[in-house]
Amino acid sequence: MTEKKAFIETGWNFDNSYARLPKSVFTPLTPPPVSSPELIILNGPLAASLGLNADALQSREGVEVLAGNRIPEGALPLAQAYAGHQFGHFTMLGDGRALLLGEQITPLGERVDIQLKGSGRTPYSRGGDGRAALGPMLREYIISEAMHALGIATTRSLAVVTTGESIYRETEQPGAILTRVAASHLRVGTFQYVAKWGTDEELRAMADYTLRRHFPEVNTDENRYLLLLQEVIKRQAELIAKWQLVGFIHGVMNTDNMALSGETIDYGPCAFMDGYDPATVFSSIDAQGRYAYANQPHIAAWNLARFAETLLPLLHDDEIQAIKLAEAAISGFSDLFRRNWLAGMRAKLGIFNEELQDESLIEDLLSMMHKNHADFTNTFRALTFEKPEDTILFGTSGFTQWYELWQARLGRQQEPKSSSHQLMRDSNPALIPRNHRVEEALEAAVKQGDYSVMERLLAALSSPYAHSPEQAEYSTLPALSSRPYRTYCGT
Ligand SMILES: Nc1ncnc2c1ncn2[C@@H]1O[C@H](COP(=O)(O)OP(=O)(O)OP(=O)(O)O)[C@@H](O)[C@H]1O
Ligand SMILES: [Mg+2]
Repeated sequence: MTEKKAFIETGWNFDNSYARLPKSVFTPLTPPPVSSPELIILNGPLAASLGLNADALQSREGVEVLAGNRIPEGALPLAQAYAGHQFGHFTMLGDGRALLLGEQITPLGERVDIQLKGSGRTPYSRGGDGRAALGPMLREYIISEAMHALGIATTRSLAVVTTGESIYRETEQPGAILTRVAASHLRVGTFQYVAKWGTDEELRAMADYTLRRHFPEVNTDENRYLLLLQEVIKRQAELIAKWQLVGFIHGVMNTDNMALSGETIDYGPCAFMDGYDPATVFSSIDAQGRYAYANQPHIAAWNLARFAETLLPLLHDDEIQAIKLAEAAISGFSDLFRRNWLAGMRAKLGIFNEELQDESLIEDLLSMMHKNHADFTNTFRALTFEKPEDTILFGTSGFTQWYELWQARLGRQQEPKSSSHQLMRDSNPALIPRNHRVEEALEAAVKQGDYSVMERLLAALSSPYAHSPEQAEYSTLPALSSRPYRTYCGT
């Protein structure tokens, strides 16, 4: 098949707006080829929505593209430069093991990045091998797709291929490449890089680009860079509230892992909480609990303050005035977050309107859950289905009283009980990617080459609000273990 024919059949439709940005923010490069790529999983519905033909993607030529061995016509591969605060320390980073193939223009006219993660060394690799292991790439695939199904803004996963080459972490592992689809890969760290090492014109070019790409509705006659900051803050407030409402813990909220589009990005050490404990941390390297569940909103505000700092030269000619504008915008985050979170919590409890006491009703429930280490997901599910006896809270002190207050609260609404029930069904997932289930699927895939466990898990996770009988098996809790669940970064 000629390249041209493969291109047409697959449906690649690239534009490369990032490659037209200032030269300092990226390095064009061709990925080093891998020895014998093999497709492990392909996301058919996502491919279709991108205008891509799944059969063509599965062909030898299609897989060569997903492995970086063949560059489809129209793509201009490049690695993006960025910096970032990692655990509070500023560093130069960049795509050290990823590259952007180009931007696919979808049949609906949307522009999305097609990125290969694990595609080999780049000028930003520092000491790393530029590679990724199969387990972590499948993990990103599973959890990102689960997040999407939960209704949470996220990068998507189009495919995972193995490279046919081994990589070395603590042990020998199969190398793999994930094809990631994102609204963009503009990060807080992208702006930190330009603010630190670029010119003011480059900074302005990046800010204008971000506005055009993600916030085209912003009125450019006003202080558009302030509006950019406010819009990014708004999207993060919505995103982090959604994380909190399903018990998602990102695990490595460094500024380079915060996307300006408002999508969740980088599924390295993330995990979902089982028993409710605000101090929950899964990441093996987060000894201080910087990125613990309850800290996520504070860290988001901290990261956004770093973003605001990068914009200071654009916000106002007078630095003092610029700082005032930035501070006012950042101080709005906590209120925005709280409002999103409260709205989400009300929905989880079937509440439509607002009453002043709602906050204490919610906080009282959470504090009982914390005290009794009640499972976050299953507690809300049991309340949805009027089965409080299924929760560990049932019979504990204060619960009956709380339950009566809650029922009385529902009784004070105009909406019938059936509407509350529907709202709760739509707001409380039947299942989340439980750590033990994800591990089980990865173990079968990586150790035995059996992908059926993962495929079944993915199917169940694709409709988390269906509350279907087949999903029941995925809501069982992990066996009690003396060792807490641990996750690992950058592998
Ligand atoms: N094996 C590797 N080789 C080279 N660079 C790496 C490797 N692993 C991680 N890095 C780089 O280290 C930095 C921090 O890694 P981090 O785990 O946050 O990102 P990532 O998971 O590789 O990518 P992303 O944020 O794009 O999902 C990034 O610049 C990343 O490219
Ligand atoms: Mg990262």
